[in-house]
Amino acid sequence: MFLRAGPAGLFRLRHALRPVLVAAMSTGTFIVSQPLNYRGGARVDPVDTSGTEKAFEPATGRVIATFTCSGEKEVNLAVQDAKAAFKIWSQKSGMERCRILLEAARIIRDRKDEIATVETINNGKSIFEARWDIDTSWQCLEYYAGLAGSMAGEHIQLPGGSFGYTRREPLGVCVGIGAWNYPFQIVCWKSAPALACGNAMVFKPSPFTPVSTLLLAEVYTEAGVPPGLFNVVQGGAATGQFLCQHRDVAKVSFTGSVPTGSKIMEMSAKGIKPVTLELGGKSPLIIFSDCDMKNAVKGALMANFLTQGEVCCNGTRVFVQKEILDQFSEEVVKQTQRIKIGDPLLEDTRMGPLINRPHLERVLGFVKVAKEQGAKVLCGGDLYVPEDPKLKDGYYMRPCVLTNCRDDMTCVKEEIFGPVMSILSFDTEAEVLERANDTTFGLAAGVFTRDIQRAHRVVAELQAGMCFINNYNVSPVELPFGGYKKSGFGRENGRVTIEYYSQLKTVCVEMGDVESAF
Ligand SMILES: NC(=O)c1ccc[n+]([C@@H]2O[C@H](COP(=O)([O-])OP(=O)(O)OC[C@H]3O[C@@H](n4cnc5c(N)ncnc54)[C@H](O)[C@@H]3O)[C@@H](O)[C@H]2O)c1
Ligand SMILES: O=CCc1c[nH]c2ccc(O)cc12
Repeated sequence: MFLRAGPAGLFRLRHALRPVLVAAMSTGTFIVSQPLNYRGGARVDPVDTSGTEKAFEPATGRVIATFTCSGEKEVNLAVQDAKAAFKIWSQKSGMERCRILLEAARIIRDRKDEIATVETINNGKSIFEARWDIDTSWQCLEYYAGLAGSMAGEHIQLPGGSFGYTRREPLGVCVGIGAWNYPFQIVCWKSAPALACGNAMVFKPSPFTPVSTLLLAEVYTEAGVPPGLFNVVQGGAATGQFLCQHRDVAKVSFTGSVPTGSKIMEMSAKGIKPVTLELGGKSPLIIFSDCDMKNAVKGALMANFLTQGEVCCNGTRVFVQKEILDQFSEEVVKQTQRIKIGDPLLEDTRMGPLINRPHLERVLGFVKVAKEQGAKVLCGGDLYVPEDPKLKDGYYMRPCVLTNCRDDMTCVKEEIFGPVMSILSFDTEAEVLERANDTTFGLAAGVFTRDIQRAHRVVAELQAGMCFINNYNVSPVELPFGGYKKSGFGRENGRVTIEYYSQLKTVCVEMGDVESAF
């Protein structure tokens, strides 16, 4: 990648230079000047356009890249290249694919600091968290590399020596469309199982975070995937539509909002394409009075304030049993006020800026409406301007804790996707279950209690695809992740995802004569 770091000018990022360069990449210096599409194993400029976009550094409000959104011709070329590479890749054995994916995982591990730095600059999350994200990413590649070698069908004995067998085959060219909150992880969560199963992929990142996906494309090439197997097209809705409607695309995996997910499903329905939808949420976190208070408070912060609260599975409706409401709220506020906000590349920062100005204003608007509807702000919920002058145009706010919340308030019903926790009180288990499930979303849920029977009884009743007991927002790649209800369907991570990127062929073998009805 070409990037400009400070007054020293233009650098070409090479292995030997990387540690030096990572140190030189401070907030306010990074510029991307290489093409952001990737096709045929190299960065390319698109051959046509559906508009242009700017990508920002949320910490400073600076433009870090101006890029062309791909038009229909460019999308066609990317799919064509993927189709050609699929022919080669799908013929490889599982173990051959495994070795290449393991090599890609190793490269990501080696380049962790550099990738995390780029992620922080383009997304705004703290470098501390971005390093966790990159660890999850290489672990995802390792996990699916391991599964690639063990994919197999079944042999089924039939009468008279005849038999059948099944083959687990790839789908072909898969499309991945990503959101901006976990740019590098999302592309790994989609591409690793897709490639492990023998598919090719064309990926479109969010136009807000176009940069880090290119690093993964380069890693795959360096690791030895055939040119064209993993391609990147940049753009917004128009580019996404060209991809979803393409006749040679076999599957679409989408991460984003419910309204866009619904459009993706419609387009996929027209082409009878299988689709995975990872959509939004408004998840409940239930704190019973018998919980370990210290862990419950830590859990509530983990459930609300990672990545500036821009996390789909956040437990933003925090139901607290009446007896401990005051103690819990007081402790949560104390811990929330200690969160260090500021330059996301500094080691001790724990909350960076939100993704962009309109989103920041939208989140602050939710806090305003919450107050108008009777919620009480216990802390935060206002703009934050860091002292460092280079950060004055960044998109910072103080993390917010709201109390006196009711189930009918906007802040309790709608996904805010920002650092805003709503505290609600409850009396009984039956009551809280009914209220927790009273939502059209169903992505995640959590419960804190020392009563083991209650913990399992409660999660069995919760209508959510990802449930946590005595923790929140941990995401090991071994565990399937995905939603109930309007939060989507299909799963990412875990063994089951192999089924979403492959199809089963049944072969029936006759060993005797044909018994004809005619
Ligand atoms: N469940 C999950 O795993 C998960 C993870 C991260 C984010 N999310 C959700 O994503 C949302 C935030 O992300 P966002 O603002 O990027 O969502 P979004 O729906 O606006 O955009 C997501 C992606 O879809 C593309 N897109 C937009 N319109 C399209 C169209 N008509 N056809 C094809 N592609 C189109 C966008 O360019 C982007 O790449 C939140 O609701 C959040 O909960 C869900
Ligand atoms: O915002 C997304 C949160 C998330 C956490 N773990 C996973 C795993 C797979 C996903 O698609 C999303 C997530």
